[in-house]
Amino acid sequence: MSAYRDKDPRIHGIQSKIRVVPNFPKPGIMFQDITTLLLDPKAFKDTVDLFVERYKGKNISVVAGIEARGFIFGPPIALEIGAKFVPLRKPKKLPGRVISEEYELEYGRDCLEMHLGAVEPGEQALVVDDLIATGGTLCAAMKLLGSRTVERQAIICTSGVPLILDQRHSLLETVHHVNEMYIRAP
Ligand SMILES: O=P(O)(O)OC[C@H]1O[C@H](OP(=O)(O)OP(=O)(O)O)[C@H](O)[C@@H]1O
Ligand SMILES: Nc1ncnc2[nH]cnc12
Repeated sequence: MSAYRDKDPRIHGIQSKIRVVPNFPKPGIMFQDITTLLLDPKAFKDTVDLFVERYKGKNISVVAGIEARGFIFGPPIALEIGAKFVPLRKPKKLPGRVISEEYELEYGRDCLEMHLGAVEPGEQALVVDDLIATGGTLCAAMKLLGSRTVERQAIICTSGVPLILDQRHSLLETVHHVNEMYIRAP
């Protein structure tokens, strides 16, 4: 857990821009909406900068972004730290040969796919997404990367309901060597 989550003065500004929408898309879901953060260039840049500062110079060669919101935060981080960007996409979107991983969501089931050959054995990867709810999506991403024998993995969540280490997804087991950092909506 990041120590500077509470200390960095930029965190409060970022948090204040995440809109919480009750009962979307289903009753009982507190939807953490990062589109309001994107409307504020300073808060958006601060978000990217926080993660760039944390991960620059750490020998990370792959930033893997989870569709769809990892495609917003992942590319600027990848460019700044000098890594390639690898999209982890929803099914049947990637044209080449893929590996797939199914997972459960807070409101349904889904699947992530990655192009074969996008990462090489021994590369160090950073997984980028906006939020962890049950952890199912993140675990699927980690499994996709893990199966290509990526050496080190990390998580970024730019917003997040509290991290739930849910045994269903064996999150602890899957990502025991993860650095995670997340910023909660107010
Ligand atoms: O921890 P989990 O329970 O797996 O949920 C987290 C995931 O849910 C959201 O994406 P969503 O699946 O809603 O897809 P979208 O960004 O394409 O709308 C969010 O951006 C994460 O990827
Ligand atoms: N509470 C939530 N807010 C935004 N995206 C989500 N995806 C799954 N749960 C979510």
